[in-house]
Amino acid sequence: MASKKREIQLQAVINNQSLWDEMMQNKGLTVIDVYQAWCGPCKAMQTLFRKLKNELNEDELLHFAVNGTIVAKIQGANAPLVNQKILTLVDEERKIAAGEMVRPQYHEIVFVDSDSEDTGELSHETVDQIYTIVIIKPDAVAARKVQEIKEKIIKAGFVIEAEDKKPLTEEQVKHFYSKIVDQPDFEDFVSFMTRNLSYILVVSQGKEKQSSWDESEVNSETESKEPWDDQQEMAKSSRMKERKSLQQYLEIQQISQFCDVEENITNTKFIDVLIPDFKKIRGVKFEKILALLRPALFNERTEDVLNKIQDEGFKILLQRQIVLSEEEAKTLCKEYENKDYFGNVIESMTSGPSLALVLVRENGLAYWKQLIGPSSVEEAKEYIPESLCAQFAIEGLPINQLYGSDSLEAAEREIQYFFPPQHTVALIKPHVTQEQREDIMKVIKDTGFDITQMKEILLTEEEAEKIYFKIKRKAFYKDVLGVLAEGTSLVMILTKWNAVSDWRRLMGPTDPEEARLLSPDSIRAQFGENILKNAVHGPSDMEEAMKTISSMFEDFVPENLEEN
Ligand SMILES: Nc1ncnc2c1ncn2[C@@H]1O[C@H](COP(=O)(O)OP(=O)(O)OP(=O)(O)O)[C@@H](O)[C@H]1O
Repeated sequence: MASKKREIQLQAVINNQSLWDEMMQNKGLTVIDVYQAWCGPCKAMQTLFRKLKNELNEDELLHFAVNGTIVAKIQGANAPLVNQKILTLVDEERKIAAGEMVRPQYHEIVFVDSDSEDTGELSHETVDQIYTIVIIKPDAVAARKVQEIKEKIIKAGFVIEAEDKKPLTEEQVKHFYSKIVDQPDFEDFVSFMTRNLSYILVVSQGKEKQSSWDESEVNSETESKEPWDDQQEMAKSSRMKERKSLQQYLEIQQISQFCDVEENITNTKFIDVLIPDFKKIRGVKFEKILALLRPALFNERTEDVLNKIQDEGFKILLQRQIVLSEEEAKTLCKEYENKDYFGNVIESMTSGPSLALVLVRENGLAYWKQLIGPSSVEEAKEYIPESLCAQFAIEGLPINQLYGSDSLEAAEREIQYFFPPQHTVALIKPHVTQEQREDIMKVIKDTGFDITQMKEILLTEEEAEKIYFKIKRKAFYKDVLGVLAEGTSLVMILTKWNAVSDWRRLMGPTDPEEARLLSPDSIRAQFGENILKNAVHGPSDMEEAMKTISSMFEDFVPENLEEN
C-alpha cells in the first residue's frame, strides 16, 4: 500500500473539448467525476478518490474510461457503489496487464444531455444496487438442484430479484463467459449451454448487516484510524464486502460446483442480455395463491367474481370445478369448526361444485386476503363493506363465500393438491428457426407450463419411433421421418396440471391451414408451414406421454404424478 504521505496528483480538471480528447487518449482506466463545485456529496467523492488512489498505488490505472471508451457510469454520489466499481475495474485492468484475462468487448456508454436523461431513457445504464448473477448449470438443473440452491441463497439473507429457466442463446453464453472465450473447447461449451436448460438468478445483497453464515468480523479498530471524512460510509461498505461474497458462500455450502457466478454487477445492460425484462420485474414479488369460490357463489355469480378478480390485477393461471369431499370441506373450513353452524357449512360446501383457482399477482397473498375481507359476512358488512365477502354475500349463509390460502407454504400445498402436476412431451420440429423456438418456449412458459427437461436431438428413424410409434403404419410416416431428418429437434418434458390436453390445445389442429382458421393463436397457426412442417408435436393421452418420456428421458423420475 502506498504511504499516506506520498504526494500524488489526484486529478486533472477537464473543462474544454481538447482537454477531454487528450484525456481520452489515456492508457488504462480513467475515472471521470462530473461535479458541481458547490455540491456537498461531490466533495465526499473526492475524498473517496483520494483514498482509493493512495491505496491502489496505480497511477496508470485509476480511471473510468478504458482506452478512450466510456465503459461505466454511476449517477449520484454513491460512495460504496463507486468504490466497488473502481475496485472491480482496477482488478480487471491488473489481470489484463498480467495476461490473465482478455480485455472484454466494451459497449460504449453514450452521454446525452440532461433533458433526455430526464425521460428515463438511459436509466438502464446503471443501477443503485450491486447485483450478482448466478447461472445454475444444465447438469444441476437436470439433477433438480435449483430449489435447494435458491433456498440456501435466500436463507443467507440474499434477495433473488429475478430468475429464469431457459437454454442460453449463443450470444448470452459469449456475453456471460467472455473471460473464457479463448479457451480451446469454448465452442463445445457454447453448444452444451445452448442445448440444455440453465437457471439464471439475479441476486442482490439484501438489507441484513451480517448474515448467520458469516463468521468473519471486521477489525473496527483499524478502520477507526482512517482519517477520511466519509470513514463511516467506507467502513460500512467494507463490512458489506465481508458478508457479501455469494461465491464464497456457495463454496462454504459446497454448492459452488453447480453454479457460475459473476459478482459486482452495477450495469443493468449486462443483466438485460440475460434477462431482457429485468428492469420491469426486479424486486417484484409475484405470488401464486389458491382461491376458491364456494358452491353457492359459484352457482350464482361466477362471472362477476372472475371479472372483479381480473380487474384487481390478478392473472387466473388455472381453474377447475371440483365437488369437495366432506374431509376436504372440513380442511378448507377449519376456521369455522367451533361455530354452531359448522354442520350447515360443511353441508353446503359438499352440495355442488366449487371453483378452485390459481391466481398470480404482485404481493398476491396479502392482496387477496385484504380483497376478500373477514371470514364472517356480519363483520364484513359492518366494518369492510367494500370487501368481496360483503359484496358477494349469499342470503342465509354467514360465511365468506371466497377462500384464500393462509400463507405461501399453504398455497403451494393446496395448489399441488387441487392441481396435481402432470407431464407431457413437446417436440419442436427441425424446420422451426432458433428465433421461433424462443418464441414458442416463451408461449409455453407464459401458459403456465414448466419446462422440466429438454434435449436437442437429431431424430433418427430409431429415435423418431419412440415418439411416433402410434403412426408407424400410416402412409405418411415416411414423410414425417423425412421432415425430422432435416435437422435437430428440441424435445421437452412439460409439467403442469392437465398438461397433456392443455399442450394439445396450445398446439392447435394438426394442419396449420385449419389451425389458422379455427385457432389463430395456437402455435401451429403461428409457426406451422404445412401439415408435415407443423412446428410441434404432443402425445394424445397420458399413456402415450409416459411411454415417450420413459424412452426419451431414461433417467427422468416423475414427481407427484397425477394418478389418472
Ligand atoms: N394426412 C396427413 N398427411 C401428411 N402428414 C400427416 C397427416 N396426418 C398427420 N400427419 C403428420 O404426422 C404427424 C403425426 O400425426 P398424428 O395423426 O399423430 O397427428 P396429431 O396427433 O394431430 O399431431 P401430433 O401427433 O403431431 O401431435 C402430424 O403432426 C403431421 O405432421
